[in-house]
Amino acid sequence: MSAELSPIDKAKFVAARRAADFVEDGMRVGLGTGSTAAWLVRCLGEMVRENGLRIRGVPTSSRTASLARDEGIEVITLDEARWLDITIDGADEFDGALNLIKGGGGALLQEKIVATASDRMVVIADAAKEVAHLGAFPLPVEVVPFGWRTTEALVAEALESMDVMGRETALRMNGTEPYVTDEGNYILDLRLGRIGNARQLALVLNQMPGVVENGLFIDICDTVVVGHGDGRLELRDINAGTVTEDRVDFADNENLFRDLGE
Ligand SMILES: O=C(CO)[C@H](O)[C@H](O)COP(=O)(O)O
Repeated sequence: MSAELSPIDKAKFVAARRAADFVEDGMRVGLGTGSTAAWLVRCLGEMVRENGLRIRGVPTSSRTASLARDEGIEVITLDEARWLDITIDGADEFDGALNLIKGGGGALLQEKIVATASDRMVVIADAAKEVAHLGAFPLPVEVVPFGWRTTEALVAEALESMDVMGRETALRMNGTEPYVTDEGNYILDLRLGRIGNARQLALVLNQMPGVVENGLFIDICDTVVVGHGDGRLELRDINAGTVTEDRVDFADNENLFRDLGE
């Protein structure tokens, strides 16, 4: 059955399957958004249904909330949980220091709030997400709709003095309308090519009126699980400074591929 998955989907599954093992009975778990995080939610759902795992999940988007409920995972709000044991989420890019670009799926604001409120943040990613320098993936910046053109102009002006390769900005669209986040905001995608100083850029962006949050996750991620299409994976832990190799056996997980049409 696993032959139906593309190599990239297999790699995402491998990372998600291994990261699910970090989740223990009784934990409050931040549930990320995106296709890799969806695998994680399916893995956890199976552990809930088949192994009696008791967890409470805090989803980072309405999409993830709906999938988690469908999978039989108890869903609570961050205000109910207050603090989380672990958050597991995907990423658009990660570098050697485990700094990230997130928000390709438009959920960066809730994702950053949830990850920051967690003892541990684990990123699950296929190997193609690893970069030497952040910035090839357009950096999402969530802005309030009021005066967004002015905010975009301010962002563009600020980029002039930043160490970046490109400076193009674009309002994310959903067909002919602006894309609207779960919090009712818009997203500007910044095509920067290469970000010289991600920490500085994140601070500058967040100081601007109209900017709600940016997709740079600096010093938030503790562990990245990098999956490969052949079942191999690496666990990179920034605190321990370790890289551990492991693998996931597809034959042990065939039941998880049943609902591929989703
Ligand atoms: O940040 C995100 C959503 O806002 C996602 O984690 C990111 O876009 C990766 O998505 P995928 O797992 O589908 O590649």
